[in-house]
Amino acid sequence: MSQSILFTKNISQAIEETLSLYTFDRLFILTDTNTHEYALPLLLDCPRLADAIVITIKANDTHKNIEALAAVWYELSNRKATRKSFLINLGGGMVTDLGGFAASTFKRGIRYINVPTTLLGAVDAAVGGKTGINFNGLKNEVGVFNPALAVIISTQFFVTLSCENLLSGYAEMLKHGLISGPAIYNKLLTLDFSDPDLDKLLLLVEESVKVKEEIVEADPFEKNIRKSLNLGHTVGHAFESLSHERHAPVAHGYAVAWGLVCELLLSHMQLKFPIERIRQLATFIYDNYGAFPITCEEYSHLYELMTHDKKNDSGEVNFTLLSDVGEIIINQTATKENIEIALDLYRDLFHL
Ligand SMILES: NC(=O)c1ccc[n+]([C@@H]2O[C@H](COP(=O)([O-])OP(=O)(O)OC[C@H]3O[C@@H](n4cnc5c(N)ncnc54)[C@H](O)[C@@H]3O)[C@@H](O)[C@H]2O)c1
Ligand SMILES: O=C(O)C(=O)C[C@@H](O)[C@H](O)[C@H](O)COP(=O)(O)O
Ligand SMILES: [Zn+2]
Repeated sequence: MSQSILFTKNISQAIEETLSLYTFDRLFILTDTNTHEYALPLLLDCPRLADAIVITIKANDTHKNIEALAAVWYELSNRKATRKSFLINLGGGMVTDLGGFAASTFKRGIRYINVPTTLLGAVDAAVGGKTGINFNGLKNEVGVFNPALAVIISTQFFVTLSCENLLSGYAEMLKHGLISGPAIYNKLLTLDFSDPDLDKLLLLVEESVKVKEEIVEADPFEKNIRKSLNLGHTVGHAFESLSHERHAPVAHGYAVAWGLVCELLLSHMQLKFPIERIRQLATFIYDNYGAFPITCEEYSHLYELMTHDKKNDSGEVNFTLLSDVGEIIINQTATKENIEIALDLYRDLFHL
């Protein structure tokens, strides 16, 4: 999978240089309502964007859906996009997932690049070629693997990000730390979110992207080791879908943070992952992210949601688990009973 990843302190220059590598007849920029307001102005001095056609969709994951996707297809079609046209996805993971899927399917595929504007987008969503939309109440139920030609990462965009969005991205960085090993993971636990050191954060971002890049390079289509990038997501996506059903959606990274704790509890039960490490992470997550409230009456529904996880086969729920920090064991099934015990333990740890 060839995908160039560029870190820059000058986003306009990086976009100019990247676009100079390609020829296209029409250039489109996809934003959501927030990135239109906060991120697009940072690109206004790019001469190559002067004639770009901006398409704007509603913000947030509730709009990562078939209606917003169709709206993008209509715009591309009505504005006469051809196979020689080019799309820039300017936004967080919602925009890069949906825009990547729109580009991959419009006229069977046009070229696109990602310019992530959230921490989560930079360290995870914009990188690695998973695109798609939510469908039928399930996360990323429809999509394709098709990487952006290039990903341009600039922390200039993070200035307008809320603390909630920084924390959401940080959860995916914690996941990268957990799968890579103590050297990165221990550093991540030392960042103080009441007064974050932004230089330190940038170094951690670069390390985090590298963790993802190397895994995707080794297994772009998630046949083996890429399943490690899904740590925390079997439970996390079930929490996220439940939050949408409740009409109180939680940010993806928050759901992943709580999912990580649940899946490490399963890891403890099935693979002896050290309990002290779980207490340490649960404290960090409780202090910074709070708790996702669940009751035991919701366990069966959460389990049903997990039966749709894309790692599953043969009717069993498939997890990526760890035997220790950095010790990944993929293709671990768990019984409904064990999953429910892990959820009980999660509620204990989070005072629910
Ligand atoms: N493809 C992948 O590999 C992958 C990986 C992780 C997550 N995801 C997906 O990514 C999505 C989550 O991404 P996200 O956390 O970036 O959410 P998001 O794109 O919804 O952005 C979060 C919020 O921040 C706003 N925003 C974006 N950039 C901003 C900026 N610079 N300043 C101010 N506000 C800004 C957005 O409009 C939105 O309201 C989920 O759909 C998740 O499933 C995909
Ligand atoms: O890149 C991957 O592989 C991941 O699993 C990264 C996840 O953080 C991301 O949320 C991804 O979209 C989840 O994919 P899914 O296949 O479980 O829908
Ligand atoms: Zn994720």
